[in-house]
Order: sequence, then C-alpha cells, then structure tokens
Amino acid sequence: MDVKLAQRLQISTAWTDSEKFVREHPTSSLRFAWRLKGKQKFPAFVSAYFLPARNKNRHRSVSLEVLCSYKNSPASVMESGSSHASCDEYLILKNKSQEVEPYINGRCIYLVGMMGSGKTTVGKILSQVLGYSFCDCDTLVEEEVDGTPVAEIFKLYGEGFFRNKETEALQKLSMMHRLVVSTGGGAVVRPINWKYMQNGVSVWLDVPLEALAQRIAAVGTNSRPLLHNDSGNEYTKVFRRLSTLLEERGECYANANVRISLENIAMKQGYRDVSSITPTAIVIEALEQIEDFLARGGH
Ligand SMILES: Nc1ncnc2c1ncn2[C@@H]1O[C@H](COP(=O)(O)OP(=O)(O)OP(=O)(O)O)[C@@H](O)[C@H]1O
Ligand SMILES: O=C(O)C1=C[C@@H](O)[C@@H](O)[C@H](O)C1
Repeated sequence: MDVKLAQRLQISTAWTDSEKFVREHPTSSLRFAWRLKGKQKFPAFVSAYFLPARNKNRHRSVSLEVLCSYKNSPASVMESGSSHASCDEYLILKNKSQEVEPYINGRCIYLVGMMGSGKTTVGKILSQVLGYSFCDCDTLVEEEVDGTPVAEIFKLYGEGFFRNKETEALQKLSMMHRLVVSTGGGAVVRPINWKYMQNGVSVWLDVPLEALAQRIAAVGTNSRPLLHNDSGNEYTKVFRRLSTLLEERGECYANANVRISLENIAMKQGYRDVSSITPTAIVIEALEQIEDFLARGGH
C-alpha cells in the first residue's frame, strides 16, 4: 500500500469520525468513501475498511482501496491493500504535532544519541509530521569533503579533521529554521557544538546498550569507523566499544534539553524490552517532552 496515500488519509477528518465509530461499535467494520480533490487530474474515490480486530501490538488494521473513474466509465480499482500501521499511533502523532507546533515555533530540533540510537529513523518521521526538513549532519560533512564517506574521512584525514568539519556543519545549521537535524553520535563531546545547538531544542535518544549493539551488529560496522579494529564476534565487539564510548560521553548526552528513554517508554507501554517500541511511539514521546520543556519556559 502506498504509504503517502495512507498518510493523506490519516489526516482527513473522516478518519477521526471513523475512530469514534470504532470506539462505539468495536465489533463491526466500517466503510467510508470520499472524493479526492485538488491536484488529482481525475476523480478518485477512496474507501477504507476498518477491521475490528487488533493485533498483538494493539494496532487496528485498515484496508484501503482507491477507486478511479473517468467521466462515465465504470470505476476500477487503482490500488488496494491493507495497512497494519497503528491508526491509534498515527492519530496521536498528528494531534500531538499540531499541539506542539505553536510552542516549537519554527525552532530546529537536534537529535543527539549514540550510533544506532535511531536519530535518522526518528528524525525523518518527526520532520514529516512537523512539516520540517530533515538534515543528517554526517551527510553534510561528507558533502563538504567531496562526497567522501565518514569512514573514509576518518581513515584519510583523522578524527580531528572530521570533528572540525562537524562543528562547521553545526555552525551553518544554527542559522536555519524548521529543521530536524540528526547529529553525529560524537557531536556532543565539543562544548562549542552545544552553543550552535542552543537556539533549537536538543533531544537525546537514550537507548540501552544491548539494543544499540544488536541493531548495529545486524547491519555491520563498515560505516562506523569508531567501531572498527576490535576482535570477537560482531555483537560482542560492538557492545564492548559502545560501552566505552558511552562511559566517556554519558554526561555529554545528558546536556540535552529533553531525554527520551526507551526503557521508560517500554515500562509505560508494558513491554519487557525496548525492541517492541516503534519509531512512531518514540516520536510521540519526543513531541510530548518537547512541549513540556517549552511550556515550562525552556528558551
Ligand atoms: N525503534 C527502533 N526499533 C528497532 N530498530 C530501530 C529503531 N530505530 C532505528 N532502528 C534501526 O537501528 C539502526 C540504526 O538506526 P538509525 O540509522 O536511525 O540510527 P542513527 O542514530 O541515525 O545511527 P548513526 O548515528 O550511526 O547513523 C537501523 O538499522 C534502524 O532500522
Ligand atoms: O559516535 C561517533 O563518534 C560517530 C558517530 C557517527 O554518526 C559519525 O559521526 C562518526 O562515525 C562518529
């Protein structure tokens, strides 16, 4: 199912009505349809079926079907499929972002956290929902060095050179608005970088080491130069290296305006470990905490 289409549906008011319907009639299914207007070159009707059952993650399934008709020709199915994304989560996400927007007021959001903490994954969703642009600081540095990958920059010019470029990139970003920035995992160690981030809201994604090591071991360490040169199996060597880095940096991450602890989210949601937490749930928590921080007078 086309995700963009699904997202467009989720922000429609018809969706909200259907939520009410599902609450009031939990065992029945609902079908509704409406006409897409605006940029579409031909009339298209979208129907959505709510399937009453929820899966084990409490996600309600939705079947979507796009019917397209041109002038008097019979309608034909253009696209159909079912989405198991949680409509509850998407609704909360959309509502939360609208609630937070006046507080954020165009400020940039800087995601900080260890390698593999989800800054890119979470950052992309957060930027979409706020109508912001997404920027990856590592990518910006790579572009500055003629498209050289970070691991190669470390090898050719050393970590000091990379850190200088990273600081320059953050300085440039500090003059911008409406950006969600995924910072490099080590950006927090230089106090000057915090100065560049201070006009925005900094958000620490605090993920337990075991989960970080699992995620990184699953994709390999090629692009992460600070995890090279150790022996042992992939998980063990990543875990060992990450724990040293975290010991060195723990206090630096704690400078962030907001801390999103995956362990706390797991506890709230009744999960035994953090692996069941979806990126959307992390974004919701981040929006809540950003609102709290700004409402308390932060900045
Ligand atoms: N909530 C999550 N649950 C499970 N896996 C996740 C979650 N968030 C991210 N991941 C996975 O973890 C890996 C690292 O995520 P991501 O690239 O977003 O992290 P990052 O903080 O940007 O990492 P880096 O700083 O090293 O680039 C990816 O493979 C991603 O799919
Ligand atoms: O944790 C770190 O120090 C790093 C994380 C990556 O995002 C890159 O910025 C680089 O590999 C260094």
